[in-house]
Formats: sequence, structure tokens, C-alpha cells
Amino acid sequence: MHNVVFVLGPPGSGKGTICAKIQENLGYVHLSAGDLLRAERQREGSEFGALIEQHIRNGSIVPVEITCALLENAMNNSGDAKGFLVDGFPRNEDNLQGWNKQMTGKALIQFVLFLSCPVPICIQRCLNRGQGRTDDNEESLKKRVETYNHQTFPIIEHFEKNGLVREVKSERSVEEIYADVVEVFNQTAKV
Ligand SMILES: Nc1ncnc2c1ncn2[C@@H]1O[C@H](COP(=O)(O)OP(=O)(O)O)[C@@H](O)[C@H]1O
Ligand SMILES: Nc1ccn([C@@H]2O[C@H](COP(=O)(O)OP(=O)(O)O)[C@@H](O)[C@H]2O)c(=O)n1
Ligand SMILES: [Mg+2]
Repeated sequence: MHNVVFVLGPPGSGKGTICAKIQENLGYVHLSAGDLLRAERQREGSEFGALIEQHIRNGSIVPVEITCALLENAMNNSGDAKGFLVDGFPRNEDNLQGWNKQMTGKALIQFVLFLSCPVPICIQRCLNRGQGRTDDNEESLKKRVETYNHQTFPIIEHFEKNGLVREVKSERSVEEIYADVVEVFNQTAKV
């Protein structure tokens, strides 16, 4: 059984940054759904490259069959991790349903780490990210924020009803955020 912490929040809220620190210090393995999709997009012989790029530019969500298979493979190939930080997933109802269908009995959701941050700050961070991403431009960001508001936030609310959400405000320094994140892990993760 894989232990899983879902990490959600608007684009640019700092999910990748905080997950890297958790991985380094707490021994969880960081799996970014977006990074896995970008790697699959680049993989020679992938039949999904064009489809993935289209979704990424549009800020829309890739069908769960693709994303969940990438996540499950990555978990199975990571050996004996104490847990996985699944960053940027589930982002919509299709993601959630697909995960439940494919991973029930194989993964245990410990909690959902919700990095909350005002959208204008998030947009500015993405525009300054400097990773050359095809979706860090004003036009794609507008669509990504719309997707977040209409599709991802309702998923966070769903987990909130189940008592699984741990919110950490991320309009602060990485050090301040991380200190609160460690508290959350100490309180709720089975170590
Ligand atoms: N607490 C923070 N304060 C200021 N900038 C941050 C903070 N956390 C992350 N960043 C920067 O904001 C950008 C987006 O962060 P990232 O971790 O990629 O977010 P996400 O994965 O949620 O999109 C990056 O350039 C990162 O260096
Ligand atoms: N579960 C997911 C995660 C990302 N994606 C796609 O990948 C893009 C980038 O996701 P990301 O997690 O790397 O973006 P950030 O929130 O880190 O900025 C999203 O806008 C979607 O197009 C997806 O389709 N399904
Ligand atoms: Mg990210």
C-alpha cells in the first residue's frame, strides 16, 4: 500500500518548491503530475505528446488514464518510499474518479496539503518562474486560473468535507511555509 499526500493549490502557489523541501528533509518522494506529463510529452515514441502539449497550453486537464498511469508507474518504480507527495493531482472530477477506480486498495490518502495563495501573486510568480514553460504566459495563465477556480477548487472542497485538508498559507517566505508544513506532517502523517 502506498501512502499518499496530495498537494494542491493554484498554479504558482509553491507546490513544487515546498515538495522539494519535504522530499529532502522528510523522506517522502515527490511526484509532480505536471512534471510527469512534461516528461511523457518529450518521450520519443510517446503517442500522447501532442495531446499533452495541447492541454498544457490550454490550461485544461489531460485525461486521467494517462496521468494516473504515469503516477502509478512512478510509485511502483520508487522502491520502498515511506510516502509519496502527489503534486498537482487530482485537479478535476475526472482525475478524482480515475484515481479512485485505479488506486483504491493500492494507495492510502493520508491528507491533502492545500497551499493557499492569492491568485495575482501566483500569476506573478509563474510569469517570473523562468523555466521556459509553454504555459507560463498571460494567455495560458488566464485559462489555468479558470481551470483551478472551476475544476480544482471543488475537489479541494470535496476533501475538506472528508476532513482531509490541511491548509497552509503560501503568500509568505518558503521558510515560514515550510515550518507550518512540518507541523502538519508531525500531526497527521504516520511516520
Ligand atoms: N514562498 C514563495 N515566495 C516567493 N516565491 C516563491 C515561493 N514559493 C515558490 N516561489 C517561486 O514561485 C514560482 C512558482 O513556484 P512553484 O514551486 O513552481 O509553484 P507551483 O508548483 O505551485 O506552480 C517559482 O519561480 C518559485 O521559485
Ligand atoms: N493532474 C494534472 C496535472 C497537470 N496537468 C497539466 O499540466 C499543466 C501544468 O501543471 P503543473 O502542476 O506543472 O503546474 P503548476 O501548478 O505547478 O504551475 C496543467 O495546467 C495541466 O494542463 C494535467 O493535465 N493534469
Ligand atoms: Mg509545479
